[in-house]
Amino acid sequence: MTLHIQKSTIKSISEVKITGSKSEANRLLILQALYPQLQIENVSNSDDSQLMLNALTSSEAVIDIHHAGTAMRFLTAYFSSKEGREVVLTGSKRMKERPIGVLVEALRQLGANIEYIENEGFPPLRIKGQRLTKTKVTLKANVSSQYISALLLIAQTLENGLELTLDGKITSVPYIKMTLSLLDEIGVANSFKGNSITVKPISEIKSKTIVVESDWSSASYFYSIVALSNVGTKITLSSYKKDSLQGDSVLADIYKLFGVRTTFKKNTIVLEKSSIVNNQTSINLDLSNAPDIAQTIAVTSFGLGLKCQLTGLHTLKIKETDRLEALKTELTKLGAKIEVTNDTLTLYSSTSVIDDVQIETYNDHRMAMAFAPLALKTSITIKDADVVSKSYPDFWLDLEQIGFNFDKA
Ligand SMILES: O=C(O)C1=C[C@@H](OP(=O)(O)O)[C@@H](O)[C@H](O)C1
Ligand SMILES: C=C(OP(=O)(O)O)C(=O)O
Repeated sequence: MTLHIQKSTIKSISEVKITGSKSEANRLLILQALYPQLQIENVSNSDDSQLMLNALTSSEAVIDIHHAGTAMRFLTAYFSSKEGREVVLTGSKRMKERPIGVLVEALRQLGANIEYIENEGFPPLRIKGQRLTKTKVTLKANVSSQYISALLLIAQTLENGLELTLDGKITSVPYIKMTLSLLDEIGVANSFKGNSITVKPISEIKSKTIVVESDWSSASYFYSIVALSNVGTKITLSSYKKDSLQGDSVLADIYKLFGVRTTFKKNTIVLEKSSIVNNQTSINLDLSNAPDIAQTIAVTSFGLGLKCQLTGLHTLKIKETDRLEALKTELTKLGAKIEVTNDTLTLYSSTSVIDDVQIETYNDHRMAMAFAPLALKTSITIKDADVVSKSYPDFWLDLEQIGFNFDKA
């Protein structure tokens, strides 16, 4: 579906209920498969969580997880430890280009039987589930934190638990902490000190219900919308909490730079455009702890005509698309002056946005959602707009509800 968004003005006050965090949900679904007495509420309705659930309940020999990175990584560890089960784990064309060698190597150190079916280091994988007998693993920590979370999610099922040594600068740290916090919640003892993580074994857990907080990465698009709106515009989002497990909750601080104030009220956050941003302001951020909001921040900066320098972006090249190249190509079409390296993005301040540009989304939900808020400045067309379902299937409905105007092409 190609979506043409007319130049829109949103309601001055609106409310949106956002689906559960896909990161929390995909961890909890693995834990629930291991401990069925675990109940989960507010599970994400994202494709990635649906794919995870289907994979965990499937008895098929071949499981296709499409574009879902966490599902690919977490299920590789899960099936490796499922004694007697043999599966082929595969995914989309892009998934076959997203590296998994660091995780496969770590699981092999624990005793797993995994073979590459096409290219060494990449999905698809043939996994023959085994009792994993070893306890200690060293792995590279600077490529993707998902490899570490994948190991941690099965760690407490291993006879002697797990001792991980992380090599190199640890990336996307809040996602590792999220995994450990969820293990805490089900009663698994663990510690994370310096470059070492220890998880103690456990055989059973008590019955427990965990409520998934709504997705902060999805909230980022509303932060951008409020930032690009008139002073006084308010959007209330639910259900959120102050002590979030999600690293992307740093948005509440970051968007102060764009004149957006966040107020926590009961289980909601109220975003309010409280001040005009001086166009001399320059946004300088290291996003190695919050890579998924890089696209949103780059586009907000562009929409406000601000200079922006983002660092710590090395993981963006191996996500749903090469997000650095995609941002450069699409922002350039809109009139931006932008430079990218392997791990940085520099956007120079600009004064205008070119009208009626068609944005390519490269099978990346976050390209579609990050560019949509620019409709507050100019009309814009989003190609393959249904990609949003990877994390946020109701995105366009929610935008319509707050006042965006669409012509479906
Ligand atoms: O563990 C998770 O739920 C995630 C970890 C991050 O990946 P990297 O660790 O590869 O940066 C993030 O980008 C992804 O959307 C979700
Ligand atoms: C990178 C992402 O997801 P994944 O790695 O799980 O495909 C994302 O949602 O931005």
